[in-house]
Amino acid sequence: MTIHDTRGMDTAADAILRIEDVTKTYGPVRALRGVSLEIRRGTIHGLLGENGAGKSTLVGIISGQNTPSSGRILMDGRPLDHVDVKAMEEAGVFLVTQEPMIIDNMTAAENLMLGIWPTQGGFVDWRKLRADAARMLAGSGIDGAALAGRLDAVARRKLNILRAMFSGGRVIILDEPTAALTVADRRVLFDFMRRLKAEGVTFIFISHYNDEILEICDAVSVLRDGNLAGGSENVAALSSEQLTELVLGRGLELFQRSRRDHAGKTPAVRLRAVVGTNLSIDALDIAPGEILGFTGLPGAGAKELARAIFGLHPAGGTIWLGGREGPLPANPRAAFDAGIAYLSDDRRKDGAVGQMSIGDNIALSSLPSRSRAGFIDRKAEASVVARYFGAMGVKAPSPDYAVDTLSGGNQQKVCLGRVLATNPRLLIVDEPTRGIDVGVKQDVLRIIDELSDTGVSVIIVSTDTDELVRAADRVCVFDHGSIKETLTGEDISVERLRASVQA
Ligand SMILES: Nc1ncnc2c1ncn2[C@@H]1O[C@H](COP(=O)(O)OP(=O)(O)OP(=O)(O)O)[C@@H](O)[C@H]1O
Repeated sequence: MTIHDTRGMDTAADAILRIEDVTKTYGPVRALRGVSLEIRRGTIHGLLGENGAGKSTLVGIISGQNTPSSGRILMDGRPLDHVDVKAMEEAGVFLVTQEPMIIDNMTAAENLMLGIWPTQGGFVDWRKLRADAARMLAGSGIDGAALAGRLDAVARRKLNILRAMFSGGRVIILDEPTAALTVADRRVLFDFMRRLKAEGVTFIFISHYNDEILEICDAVSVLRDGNLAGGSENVAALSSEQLTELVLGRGLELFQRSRRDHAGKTPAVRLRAVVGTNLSIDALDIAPGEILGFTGLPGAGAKELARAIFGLHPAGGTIWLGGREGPLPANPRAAFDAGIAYLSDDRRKDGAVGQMSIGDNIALSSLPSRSRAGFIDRKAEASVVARYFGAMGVKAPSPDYAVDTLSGGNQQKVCLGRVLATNPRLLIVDEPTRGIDVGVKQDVLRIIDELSDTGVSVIIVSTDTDELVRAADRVCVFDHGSIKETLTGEDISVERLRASVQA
């Protein structure tokens, strides 16, 4: 494989979109450095790179949300003299973000027509519009009359793609569109993309998962430190290892925990009679130093139990932890005081505080434990910050930088560092490596592994089966609020887990 593999590429003429020598600087940060690439018409083009490599910045520019510091964009061979969201949408380029912009109390068909409603006075052929909307929804499996609030995650994502197309989209940008989708939903979304591709739609697809890239992309471009580091027009010829090497510029040793058998040990955590909304668990023990995986379909109980233990999901029942037995924590404060730390999968809601520095964010949650005697131990704080800033490989010039200047994946690393810095007895992490690149994912799994060696019990809530196989000693598969199967040892495999979750 060559770094710029152009096999299968016809001529520059079939490029629907061309980016020429695009640079973007934020003060001293050079997010993009003279990037040039072409997207061929009717292909699915993967955009890859480590956290902070410049992917979001680039798609921000392509979709008109960010202005480039220099460089130009060409659509159908013609340079665009003005690049903002309106101009790019008129040219047919739409960014579909992770949060679906859908109005719940309107029907699917009405949502489809949202951007097209006249804001003032203009004439619109509503009948034709409605008929077009119905036709477009016909092959999608979405009922146009259904309230959008009733649609599941994959239908909402499809609806957003359709809406972009309905508004004239020819190049649709999807930024990590499979986040929070089940394996089955992912398949449905990919089939849908293939169908639209056959109709001539072009996709730009951002993902950190090699299996997704290899399955769905025709071509890839790789960014590294704001430079175009390489790419291929023939993804089918690549292996997962080659893809990783292209992204990281080096080979990668994938982490694998040497699983421990904790049977017969005195538990560090005992849960009894946990009953709440969609939740009913008779008994669950966790050993000191054990890494326990929770998985299942959405709503099956994995996330609910984790949140109940941290006082975020109302439930009755008892917990025995640190030699004390009591009711499940009523709120996160009580959970924290009992020595429980929790990383939410909803970074936007429970995540980092954007305007504060990286260092202050890391120190935030552990502040109470370092200020108990009435003063804040600044030296301890500085060492905690330095440790986790370094260990997590946060990509920023220093911990003094504001969190909202970081890329999404780097914000996630800060959140994780903050939780780890609290020195918990029981650590609960929900989708700890979502949005994190393949290299850092190994580091995160390694850090959790090392933490467990100090006796901390860990619960990993995850839909990423690969992550569970690499990190967990035991995996509980949830169904209808209960644990339907518990896997240990060699039984923890991607195939077994997928089969058990879907069964
Ligand atoms: N508003 C901003 N101010 C300062 N720096 C910024 C700003 N936005 C982005 N950056 C920097 O630009 C670089 C590229 O970030 P970008 O979000 O494009 O990365 P990414 O490849 O999308 O990463 P991820 O996989 O983590 O989402 C990073 O170093 C980031 O810190």
